[in-house]
Amino acid sequence: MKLPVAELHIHLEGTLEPDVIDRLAKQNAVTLPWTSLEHLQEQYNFSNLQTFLDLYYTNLAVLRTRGDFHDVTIAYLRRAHASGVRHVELFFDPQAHLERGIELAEVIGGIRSGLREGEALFGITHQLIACFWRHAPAESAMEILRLMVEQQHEIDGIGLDSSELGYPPVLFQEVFAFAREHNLHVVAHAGEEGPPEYIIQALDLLKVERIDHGIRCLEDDALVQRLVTEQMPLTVCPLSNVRLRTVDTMADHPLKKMLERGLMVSIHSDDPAYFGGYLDANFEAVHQALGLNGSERATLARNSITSSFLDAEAKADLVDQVEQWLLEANDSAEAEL
Ligand code: HPA
Ligand SMILES: [Zn+2]
Repeated sequence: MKLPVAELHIHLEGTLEPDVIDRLAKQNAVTLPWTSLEHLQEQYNFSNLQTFLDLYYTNLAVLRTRGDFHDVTIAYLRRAHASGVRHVELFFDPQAHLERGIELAEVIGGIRSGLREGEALFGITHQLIACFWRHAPAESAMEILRLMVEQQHEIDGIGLDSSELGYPPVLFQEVFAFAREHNLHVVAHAGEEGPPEYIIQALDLLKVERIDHGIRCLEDDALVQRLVTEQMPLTVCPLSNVRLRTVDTMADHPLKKMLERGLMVSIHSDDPAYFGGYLDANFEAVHQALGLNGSERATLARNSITSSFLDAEAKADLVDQVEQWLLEANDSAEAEL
């Protein structure tokens, strides 16, 4: 039995593998700056968040039709299923598609039909979260969010992503208030490259239910205490942190320290096609560098389920399955991750 987990920090556009980018570019007659698949593959060296985002925004131009969004969603779910994912809360960047003239109905319709088919095929339940760009004006986010609400597009929540430094959460206070008034879930990337103050703003001003990344909370003891007391979920992405150089090496990753301090951390894959692997690869990389016993793996899995937006019954059912996995793991040295 695979360790059952909930994937809560995954950007659909970050699941575009280089060969898929190459194929879709040809199929949709989209011209990218890369002369070949090999040339594209040479671009995957990042020195910070921005250098990654530049490549990610360039490549996502290959997504043109409802069918493309459907197909990449299914391809992701197939891979997620193989790594034990039982529930996904999928991010997408509406502005990245609207600015290229693709309609919201095509984007959201395609992703939703992919999610539904994926649930039928693999039994993975799902929610969909529209992430707004912090590098774009809050008015743009507000305009799109209003459209989503008025036209009743099927989204379950909103998030905040893209370049962090210089774009504090306070800029998006009204957008998040509007989302909460319309019963949407609210999450935000904070404390990836940005300072602890951005995490505090996301909590106090945006009133988020989860912090995406959040690893820089460790620089502020009072904030750590607060996050522990509130059991505020932090969706940490170890391979992403190393590839974007927010930590030097996996051996320096603070994940274990965060667990030991009692933070509600879980691990996720962020942009797996760019950072060297899906959820199973993140578990494996952390295990190789820091060592993770069965009980720590089970805690990470349990935390991912507790931190999700599933209802209490679905959470209890998945947590039971984690306990079952742990019993089997204790009986066998070869329990699957
Ligand atoms: O890791 C990330 N951080 C911020 N924005 C993003 N958009 C995709 N991935 C990321
Ligand atoms: Zn992210």
